[in-house]
Amino acid sequence: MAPGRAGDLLLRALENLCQMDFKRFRDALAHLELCGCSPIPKGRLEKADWTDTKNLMLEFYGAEAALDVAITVLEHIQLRNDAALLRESRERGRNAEQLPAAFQGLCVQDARYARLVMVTEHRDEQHSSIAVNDLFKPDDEGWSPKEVVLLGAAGMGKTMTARKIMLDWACDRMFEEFDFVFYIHCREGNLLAGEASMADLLARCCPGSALPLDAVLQQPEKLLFIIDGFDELRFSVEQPWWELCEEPGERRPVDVVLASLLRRRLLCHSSLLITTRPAALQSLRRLLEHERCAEILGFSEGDRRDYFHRFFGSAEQAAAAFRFVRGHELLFTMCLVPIVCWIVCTVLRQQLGRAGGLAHGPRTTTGIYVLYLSALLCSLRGRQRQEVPAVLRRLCCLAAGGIRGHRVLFEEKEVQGLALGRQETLPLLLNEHLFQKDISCVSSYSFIHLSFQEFFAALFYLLEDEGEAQEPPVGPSRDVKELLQSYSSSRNYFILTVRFLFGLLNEDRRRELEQETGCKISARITEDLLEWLQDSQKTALALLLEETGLVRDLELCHCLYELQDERLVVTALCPFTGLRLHGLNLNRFDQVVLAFSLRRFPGLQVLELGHCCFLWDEPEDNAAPQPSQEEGMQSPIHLLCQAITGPGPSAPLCRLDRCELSSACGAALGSVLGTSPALTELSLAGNKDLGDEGVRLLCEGLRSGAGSLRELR
Ligand SMILES: Nc1ncnc2c1ncn2[C@@H]1O[C@H](COP(=O)(O)OP(=O)(O)OP(=O)(O)O)[C@@H](O)[C@H]1O
Repeated sequence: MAPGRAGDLLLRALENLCQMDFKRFRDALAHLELCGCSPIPKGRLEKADWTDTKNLMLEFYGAEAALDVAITVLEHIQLRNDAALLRESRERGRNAEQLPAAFQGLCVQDARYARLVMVTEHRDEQHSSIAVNDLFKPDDEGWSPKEVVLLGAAGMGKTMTARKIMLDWACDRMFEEFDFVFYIHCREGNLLAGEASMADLLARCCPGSALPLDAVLQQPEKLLFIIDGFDELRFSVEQPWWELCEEPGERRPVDVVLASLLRRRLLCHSSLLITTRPAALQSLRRLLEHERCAEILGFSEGDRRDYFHRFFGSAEQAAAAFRFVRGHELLFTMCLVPIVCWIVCTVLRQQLGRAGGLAHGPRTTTGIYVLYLSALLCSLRGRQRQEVPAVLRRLCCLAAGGIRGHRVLFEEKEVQGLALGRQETLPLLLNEHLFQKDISCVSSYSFIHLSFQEFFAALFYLLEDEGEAQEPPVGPSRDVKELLQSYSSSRNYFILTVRFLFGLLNEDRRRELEQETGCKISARITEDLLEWLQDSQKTALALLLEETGLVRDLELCHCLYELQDERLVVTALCPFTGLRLHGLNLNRFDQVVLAFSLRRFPGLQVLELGHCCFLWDEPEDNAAPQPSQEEGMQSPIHLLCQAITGPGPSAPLCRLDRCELSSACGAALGSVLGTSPALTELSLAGNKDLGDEGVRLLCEGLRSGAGSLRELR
């Protein structure tokens, strides 16, 4: 069995053990000679968590023997049920390796799949973590959802998870309650022009196999549709109710058929799992009546370590790469986003063995993508190298044209028209897909990940024509105002494009890119971007409430963080007097980004973070090098506390109502309140978890300092 899959099974078995049994398990590993293998040295197991133990077992025994040893140990310590479960899942895993060809591709990804942190909201408005296989399970009150929304920012792992579900279902590892699961990628629906029936679409979901259509349609409650990338749909699904269809055999335009499924007119007893980026959540919610929403929040620290091991295979290389990233706190934080982890590992694999490794750890998402592009270009020589400016320009043109037209799949003729075929210099940025259109198969292309299209689209607006020998390709207008306007009036499609625009304004990023690509890159769009950013908060609601001085969108802070230019950030924030966010799950990177803006907010009077959850990992015991003071981690709201009391401006009024703050947060707040000269009013209503201990620590901090707090609620 492949090491990744064996590791997966091992990890799952270990995670099922309670603390006491896990200790007994490690103890047995350190003392017994099992299946003819020597014990693992006690010192290495002493502080090992689940992931470390799994990795040690793989390192010492290899994949197959590690599973043998685990089963023997479980039996030895009288956990026969766990041993049997592991034996069974190993058997199923072996069967999976003999799955039909359609699933084999998924198996490759499966070996690399690392666990993701996922949370859902309860009726009491508290968040709790949820596992993928519990997504359709009943809640405490017995309610089982028929519609589940899987929410996640760009590159957070929605598609990966959707595919993992498909595979696990096919291997009988989850969702046994469904007899058939269909995967529909919204981007493909965009290419399916013309008419089709639901039955046609189902058949297309299972190419190469004869689908027993009658059996499928007989029990719709046994069907699950995974609709991936709702935010990528180009057409509206808000057609009038009477235009929707009810019968699976009815031939209608494809958008009507998909809309009918989503709006529960067609196969209304089936279950839906819909993935989307947050920007399209509101419009999705308008379609659904009673959905469960789960949000993917990325990799925890342990998951990141596990990802590195899966990616590199070799424990030694994984450890070296992980050490490097762990030593750059911001880079490590950004790695909570899986696509960032993938880029970083891909680049590091190329660099390993070369003297020096990475020169520096990038601090922004734009920096990560520039790093990837640089690494790619680094391997080009001779003519290929000379062609880079022209090819890059064409690639950017393709990307930007797609973003303007809400397209992520490009037809062959379009790509070839830009002379960006397979033999071109940057093939590693485009994927080719075979795609069934009517009765024939056509080729289509997409960027290796949507976020790369967004990156190159942003670059399109900064590239200068100067110095190009060939005619620039005909493409969309270079006027960034048009892009920003359509972005604001759409459902904030392709949100990363705008974030990258800000990131590319940064002088260092531009210089790096100029050096690497030989293209001239200019910041002539700076004024337009800043003006747009300030206007972006004047939403209809803000105008109605006459609160246009408030920043209400975390995305604005993300844009400013990418910019990393002190003067421009302060200028951009100048007209604002406060920041109000509501109902967000703030991961560690969001918190870094938020703190960055708060520290540079000249007129900050009000800071309101109602019903926001501050996600936080307990630091690992063996976390190598000490985090620097600026980025150290001591409590979930540590970064926020630093920002509101640091050398920058502070908010006189701070409201953190219903933020699920713990007693550790009480202590952290207490310590800063005692010293904060500007904070005069603090509201902590509805933070039940603060508890008596939290309140005591808060008051203790307050008494000990010389802050100017007048009111505490
Ligand atoms: N659980 C995971 N384990 C390992 N790698 C992952 C995982 N999730 C995501 N990745 C990596 O991150 C990349 C991006 O993930 P994915 O395409 O699933 O993101 P997404 O949330 O669908 O993004 P977008 O909204 O931009 O389409 C994957 O191609 C893969 O390399």
